[in-house]
Amino acid sequence: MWTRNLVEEAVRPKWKAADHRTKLPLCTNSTPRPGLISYTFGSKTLRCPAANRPLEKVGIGPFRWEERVLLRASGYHGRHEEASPVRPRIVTVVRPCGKHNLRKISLLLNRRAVQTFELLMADVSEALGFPCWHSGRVRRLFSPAGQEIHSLSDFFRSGNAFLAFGISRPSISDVQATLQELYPDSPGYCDNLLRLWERILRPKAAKTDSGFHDDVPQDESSLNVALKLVTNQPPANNLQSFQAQVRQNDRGRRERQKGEWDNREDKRANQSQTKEEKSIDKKKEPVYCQSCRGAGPPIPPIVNKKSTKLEKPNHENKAQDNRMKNSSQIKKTEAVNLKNNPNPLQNKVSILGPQAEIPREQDMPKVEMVEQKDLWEELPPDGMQVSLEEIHRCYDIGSVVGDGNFAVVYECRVRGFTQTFAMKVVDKAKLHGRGHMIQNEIALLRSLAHSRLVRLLRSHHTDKHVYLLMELVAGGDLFDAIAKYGKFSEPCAARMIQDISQALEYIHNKSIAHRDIKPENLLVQWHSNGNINLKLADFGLAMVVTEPVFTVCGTPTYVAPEILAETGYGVAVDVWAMGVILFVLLSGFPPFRSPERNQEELFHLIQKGEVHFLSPYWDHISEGAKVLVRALLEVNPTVRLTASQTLQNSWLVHAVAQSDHEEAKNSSNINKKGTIQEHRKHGEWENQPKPDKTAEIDQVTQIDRNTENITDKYRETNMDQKNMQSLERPSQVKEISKNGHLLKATVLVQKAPE
Ligand SMILES: Nc1ncnc2c1ncn2[C@@H]1O[C@H](COP(=O)(O)OP(=O)(O)OP(=O)(O)O)[C@@H](O)[C@H]1O
Repeated sequence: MWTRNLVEEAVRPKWKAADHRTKLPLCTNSTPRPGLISYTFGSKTLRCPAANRPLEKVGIGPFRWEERVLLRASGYHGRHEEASPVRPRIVTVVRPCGKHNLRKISLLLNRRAVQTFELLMADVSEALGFPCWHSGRVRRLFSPAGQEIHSLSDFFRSGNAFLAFGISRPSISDVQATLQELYPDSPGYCDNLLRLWERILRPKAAKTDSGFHDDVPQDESSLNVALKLVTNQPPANNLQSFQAQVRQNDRGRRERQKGEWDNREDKRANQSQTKEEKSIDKKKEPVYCQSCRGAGPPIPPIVNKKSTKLEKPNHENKAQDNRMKNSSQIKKTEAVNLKNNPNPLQNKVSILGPQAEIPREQDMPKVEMVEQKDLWEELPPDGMQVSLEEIHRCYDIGSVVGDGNFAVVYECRVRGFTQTFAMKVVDKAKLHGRGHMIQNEIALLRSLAHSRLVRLLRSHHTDKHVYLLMELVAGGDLFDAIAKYGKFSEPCAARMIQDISQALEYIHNKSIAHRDIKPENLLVQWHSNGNINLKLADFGLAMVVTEPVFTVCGTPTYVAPEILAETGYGVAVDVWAMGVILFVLLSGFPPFRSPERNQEELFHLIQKGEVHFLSPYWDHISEGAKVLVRALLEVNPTVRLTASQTLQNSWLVHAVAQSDHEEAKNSSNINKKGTIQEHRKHGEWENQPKPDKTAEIDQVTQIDRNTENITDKYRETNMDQKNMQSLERPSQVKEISKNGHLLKATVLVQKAPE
C-alpha cells in the first residue's frame, strides 16, 4: 500500500495532471519479459525488475531498483543520468517523536527546485508535521549510516533514506525503531547500521560537543518553554539527561562537585519531594504568568549545604565551601537588592561579573556592585582555550533556550553559584571559514555595555566549540512573541521601537552597524506589569563602519535597499530593519513579501520601497504610526530617520507615554485583583485583535523565522533563480497510516524539466 502510494504520487503529476483526485487502480500483470514485472495504472504500464519480493514490500536502501523505475515512468528520467545528484528522486524521511511514535514521509524532490538547505529542512520538517516555529522542528538529518547531512549536495549525494531529529539527542532505541521502519525486511542490514550508530552515540560523543542537545517538550511552543524558565520550573528531564551524560563521563568529578542544582534535580527525578519543597513549589505556583514574574533570575533553589559538604574531599571542599559561602552571601545581597529595587533584572546585573572587564557607561542601570572575586577566580580566564572537561567542571549547562544557524544557547550556572546565565555554544564546524564572525562578535560585545544590549561576561573555546557566557534574557526572542501574539498595540510596539532605537543610538554613536536587526535577535525581558523590554543580541555580523561598506549580508526580509543596490551603506541599514520590525509589530506581517518565496522578487520590492498599508489590517492604526513606518522605510538612507531622531518622533513619544500610563493602570489592576493570572487577562497583549487569516495573508506567509543570512548567497541566488523560474513550490501532504504509525506522503509537485 505504501509503495503503491509512492508510485501513484510519482506517476500522477505526469499522467493525471488533469484530475489529481482520481484513484489509479494498481494491479500486477504477468511478467512480459524474464526479470521484469509490469504494473498497470489506469491505461499506463510500468515495468519493474522482478525482485524476489512484491512491489508493496520493496524497501529503500539496500534494494533501490524501484526508484529508477518510478522516475523513468514519471517522465523525469530522460534528462538526468542515474548517478547525477540533480536527478529528481523519491526520498524517505523518518523522524522519531517521543516514545513508540514515528513519523514517516516520502518526498519527490527535484534538486533544482530546492533553493537552499535551510528551505529543504523547513519543508521536510513541515511535511513531518513540525512547522518552522515549532520547538520540535527538524534540526538535523542523518543518513542511515549515521552521517550528518550538512548541505544540499550532501543531501542529494546521499541515499534515499534519512533519519530526522530535533534538537534532542536520539536514543539508540529511537534509532533502532527508525531503521526498522526504513528497512522492515532487512533486519540484518538494520543491525549493521545500528552498530555504526552505537559508535556515534557512545557516551564520549554524548557530551555537549556531540552537537546533540536535550530537547524542549515537543508539544510546547518556544514561548511556553521560555515561560517555564521564567517561572523557575526546572526542566527536570532535560537537565537530568544532560547530567546523566556528564555523570557517565566523569563520575568522580560529579561526586566532588555535585552542586545544589544537581541535588534539586535528582530529588525531582526520584519524585521524592519533601513536604518543605512541595510547599515551596506550591508557593511558586501562582508565578505562572511570565509578564508578572519579570525577567529576573529564577528563585534560588534551596541549598542543601550538608549533603554537598559531606561529599567533598579536602582541598576541593574548601574551594566549594568558599563558593557556597559566597553564594549565600549573594543570596543575601539579592534579597537586600530585591527590597531596595523592585526590578529583579537590575539585581541580577549587579551580581554579574567580572566587573573589571566590562566597561560601564553612564546609561547602565545604577546597581549595587557586589564583590564576587571568588566566582570569577574559579573560572578559566576570559578568551582562553580550555578543554571540554574544564567547561563541565566550571559550568552546569542546563536546557536549551534558543538556537541559531551557528550556535545553541543554554541556560547555565557557574558551578556552586545560584545565578543563571546564558551559555552560547558556537559550533566551529558550522562556521565554514567564518570564524572571524565569532571573533568579531566577542570583540565588539566586550567593548559594549548598555542596558538594551545583551552582555557578554566570559568567552572560552575548545577545539570544536566557542563558549560565550552571557546575561540570560529569559523571555525568549521577539520572533516567538510575534508568532504567539500576532501583533501588538501601538503603545506596546512603540515601547519596543524605543528600546531598539536606544540600542541602535548607542552602537551607532560608536560607528557600529549591527547589520542583522531582526526579531530573532531581539530578546524579550518581561515585566511584572505585562510590559516588555527588548535587548539586542547576536553581533555576529556587526562591524565598525568608518566608510561605505559593500558586503551584501543580512536577512532577506529585513535587508535594506542600499545593501542590495551595492552602492555602499552605513549604519542606516539598521534603521531600515527597525522599520520592517515596526511594520510587523503593528500588522503581524512584513512590508515586503514574495508569496512564492522568490528572493529576486522580494529584493526587487525592497529596492522599490513602496509601503502599502493593507486594509483592513492597517485601518485602525494611527496616521502617526504610519508616518514613522514610512520615515524608517525610506529608500534613500540619507533621508531616512536616524535612531536618535526616531527617539524624538512625536508618535513614539506619545505612544510610549500612553504605554506608561497603561502600565500604571495595569499595576493598580494587579494590586486590586491580587492574582497574576487575573492580571494577564488585563494585559494589553490579549486585548489585541489578531489578524484574520484571509487568503491574502496566508498567501504571503505571515512571518518566517529567518534562519538564513544572505551573506555570499545573494549572487548565487540571483543566478539560480533563472533556472528555477519554471519550477513550482512544493504542495500536497497526504496522510496514510501504517502499523499504527502516522505516515505522511508529501509530494513536491514540479513541472518536469523540458
Ligand atoms: N543571552 C541570551 N539569553 C537568552 N536567550 C538567548 C540569549 N542569546 C541568544 N538567545 C537565544 O538563542 C537564539 C540564538 O542565538 P543567536 O542568535 O546568538 O545564535 P546564532 O547562531 O549566532 O544566530 P544567527 O543564526 O542569527 O547567526 C536567539 O534567537 C535567542 O532566542
